[in-house]
Amino acid sequence: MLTSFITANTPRDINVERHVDADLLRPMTDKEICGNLLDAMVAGTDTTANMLCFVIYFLEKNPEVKQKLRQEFDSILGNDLTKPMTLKNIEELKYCDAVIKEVFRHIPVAFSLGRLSIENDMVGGYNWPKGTQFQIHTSALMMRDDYWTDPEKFDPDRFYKVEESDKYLLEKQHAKNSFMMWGGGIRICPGRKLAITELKCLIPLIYRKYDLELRSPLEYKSEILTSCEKLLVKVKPRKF
Ligand code: HEM
Repeated sequence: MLTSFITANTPRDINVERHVDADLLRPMTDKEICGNLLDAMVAGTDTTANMLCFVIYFLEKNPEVKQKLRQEFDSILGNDLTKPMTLKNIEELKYCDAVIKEVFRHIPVAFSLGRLSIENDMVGGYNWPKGTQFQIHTSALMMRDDYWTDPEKFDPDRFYKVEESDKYLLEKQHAKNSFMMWGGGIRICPGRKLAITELKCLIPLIYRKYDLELRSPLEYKSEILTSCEKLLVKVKPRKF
């Protein structure tokens, strides 16, 4: 990341895409590089780390989901635990994707999105002057029973092969606007691919080799992010 910041818009830049805005065609200043690194560390560490804790909690509470996930790992990644995963493997882990999404729907690490209006606008039937700060409570959207089938239920199938069944018809129609794990528009999370890749490497790394056992209830709190306060687990070699 540091290399790409330092080389951006210099002869060493490997990125062929160019911004049209002339101000962005210059190399980054040291201050901008530091700011962006700090952004990535702050926004990119706790989010993914807490997400992993919540995934572990839900997998331990839902053994049938864990079993289905392990079946996916075994069929795509095989039995050789020393073989490195490839990018293609990661892309193929579709059920793992669905598990991550369903965990996020239940305990979203980023539970609201902030926006500041730049012009007068009408939202929800009210006129709002420009400069109004809006907070979009996405965690509430993800639990509405007019957008989600049986929303309290933990079932990754609502994100998995939905086109093949009508069980999750509501999700099929509404997920685009009622599931915003990464936000949206110009401020969409720039670390989303990294985060999903990290999670889809870490989860199989743990669950292909180890059995976990919950040793405490999950404790978490929501401030700027939702973070795991306590989750004790016992880790043992996997019993096949
Ligand atoms: C599971 C992990 C993650 C989740 C759920 C997540 C979610 C989000 C969300 C919802 C936003 C707000 C987007 C919006 O306002 O539309 C955001 C912004 C951001 N995220 Fe992530 N993120 C994750 C991981 C990461 C990682 C790994 C990085 C960087 C390495 C990162 C860097 C950022 C930055 C810099 C912003 C601010 C973008 C801006 O305001 O222009 N995030 N993220």
